This record gives sequence, C-alpha cells and structure tokens, in this order.
Amino acid sequence: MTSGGEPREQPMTSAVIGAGSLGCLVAGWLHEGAGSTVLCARSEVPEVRITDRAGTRTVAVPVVYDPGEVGVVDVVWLTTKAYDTAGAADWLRALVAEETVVVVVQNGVDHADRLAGLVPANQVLPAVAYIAAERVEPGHVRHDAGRRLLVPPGRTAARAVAATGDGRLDVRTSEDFRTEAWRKLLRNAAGNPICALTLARLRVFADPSVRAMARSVLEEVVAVGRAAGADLGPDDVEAVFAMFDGLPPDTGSSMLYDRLAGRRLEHEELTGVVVATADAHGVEVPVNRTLLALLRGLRSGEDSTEETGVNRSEPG
Ligand SMILES: NC(=O)C1=CN([C@@H]2O[C@H](COP(=O)(O)OP(=O)(O)OC[C@H]3O[C@@H](n4cnc5c(N)ncnc54)[C@H](OP(=O)(O)O)[C@@H]3O)[C@@H](O)[C@H]2O)C=CC1
Ligand SMILES: CC(C)(CO)C(=O)C(=O)O
Repeated sequence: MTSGGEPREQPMTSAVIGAGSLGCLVAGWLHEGAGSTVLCARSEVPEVRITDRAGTRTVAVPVVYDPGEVGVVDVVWLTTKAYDTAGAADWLRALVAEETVVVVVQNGVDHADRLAGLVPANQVLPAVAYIAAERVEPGHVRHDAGRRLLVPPGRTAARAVAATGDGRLDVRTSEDFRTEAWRKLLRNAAGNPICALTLARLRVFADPSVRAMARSVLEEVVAVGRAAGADLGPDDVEAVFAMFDGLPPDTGSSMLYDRLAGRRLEHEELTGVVVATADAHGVEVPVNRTLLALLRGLRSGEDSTEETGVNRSEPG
C-alpha cells in the first residue's frame, strides 16, 4: 500500500462492510468504477443486483462472510446501521492498517464518536449520503435517487475520492461538515420517523396536515442545529420539502424499510440525538420529543404484528 498522493501501480482497494441498501449499491459502484472491491456481509447474499432507471443488472463484486477471509485495504466503507457499528469490530480489525481510511456512511451527526476505540480518529472519515436506496431482497437494491457522499476535506478525503475510480460514487468535500451533517439530519428527522410511524412513503408529505407537523419538526431541528454550531436557516426547511417533493413517489426512508422488515429502528441515533442536543442547549423540541416517544413505544409494542401486519422490532 502507498500513502495518498504518491504514484502507485496498483489500483486502490476497498471493502464495504454491510450488504444492505447502501452497502450493495456502494460496493456495486466501486466494483464497476474502480475494481478491487469486496463486500463484507453477515447474512447470505446470493448475488449483488442493482435496479435503477436503466433496468436491473448483476454486479460480480466478491462477497465474504468471515473477517478471516480478508486482508488490509486502502479504504473501508462502513454502511451498517449506526447501532451496529461496534458489531463490525472484527471486520475493522482485519481490514484496517495505519494507512487505511474508514468512511462512515451512516446518517446522524456523531459518526466519529461511534468509531472511538475501534479505529484511530485520524483515519475516520464521516460521510453523509445523498442517496436513496431500498433493499428489496438479499443483495438486491433499488436505487431511487442520488450518488453523492459529502465528507470533510483533507488527506483522508483525497484517498476516499481516489478509491472511487471513475467517480460513479460521487464523493465531494464540504468545508463546513458540521453544517452538512445537521442539514442531512434535518431530512432524516422528518423523513424517517414520519414514514416509519405512518408506514407511508415520502409522498405522505403532500398531505397538508402531515406537512404542517413536519414543518414544526424541521423548525425545531434548525434551532437545535444552530445551538450546536450548524449554519442552518429557514431556507433549509424549504429545501427538505423540495427534496421530498422531487424524489420518485415510491421512495421511502431507511427507517420505514426497517419497520417493514421488523428490524431495529435507528431513532436513538437520529431523533434521539436531536432531543439530547436540544436538552443540552436548553432548546424546546416538543414535536421531536413526541416522535421519539412514539418510536420508543413502537419498539416495545406487543400488538403491531396482528394489527398492522408489520413484524415487531427486536427488543433492546
Ligand atoms: N437506505 C437509504 O436510502 C439511506 C440510508 N442511510 C443511512 O446509511 C446507513 C445504512 O443504511 P441502510 O443501507 O439503509 O441499512 P440496511 O439495514 O439496509 O443495511 C445495513 C447492513 O449492515 C449489515 N450489518 C450489520 N452488522 C454487520 C456486521 N457486523 N457485519 C457485516 N454486516 C453487518 C446488515 O446485515 P443484515 O443483512 O444481516 O441485516 C445490513 O445488510 C444508516 O445509517 C442509514 O440511516 C443514509 C441515506 C440513505
Ligand atoms: C433522506 C432519506 C429519508 C432518503 O432516503 C434518508 O436519508 C434515509 O432513508 O435514511
């Protein structure tokens, strides 16, 4: 392996941890655009398939299941849910050496904290994803929109960009990553809980009463983000609605997909962080607090399977 910026004969190598919605897509794009990519999975993936506007294609990216099967790579792309970060420790031990960059492709604002104790801080590159994708069966993802990851600038970012090859995974830098992370959290604070609780796709935001409630959610998050140092304002609220209105109407949210599949929800890392940050700064967030309570209640609900046909989430 060579360090960033040096001429090298070998292409850069990547490993993607997590064969879910984003993981299959990112691994597929890296394999197609750069080669030298492996997908690290914990559940069986018969093959990686991507459906987009052009149709469905199979991508022959190698899939591995055992950290003992992999060696050190140049760039790791961590695409587990935020709450599964620690569970990826064995993969990280096998894949990461001194020069490896770990790109944390997860929602939320505390990416670096999640990797504390697992990877040296100077090798962690937080990323917010402007990508919408849904796993429709194991290894098979539907790509609805977006290709962009935003990361803070620096040497680790340069290595991540270099590893994308032809750039079909579009990694760009932002000088104000704190603001970018909160800007993305703004979308998630509305899109994820409201879709998960209503079992509806993003088109639910066309309903005037839902939209009015979402506006309150967003205005609260703007106030919290500003208290936490993010440069957010009223335009950011309008930008969220513009984004939701512009996505294909069948697009959902990752939390909706988790509820539909009976998986644990990521609300503590999203709405939970909004409420905790609000409390730390003395900002009132009654609507976000209500959504958080409902999401917590959902996970302990006994009747959801019978009443909605949706599996119960895991306990814990
Ligand atoms: N989906 C989307 O459109 C977007 C998602 N995001 C964010 O990106 C992150 C990933 O989301 P998404 O791709 O939707 O999540 P998924 O649940 O679809 O995928 C997560 C994957 O991680 C795997 N995983 C968990 N632990 C391990 C482990 N120890 N070893 C190997 N694999 C593991 C899971 O395995 P298993 O298959 O066994 O469950 C699953 O395949 C989240 O933070 C989400 O909020 C951000 C923007 C958009
Ligand atoms: C913005 C949104 C809701 C789009 O898919 C997302 O980031 C997610 O699904 O987690």
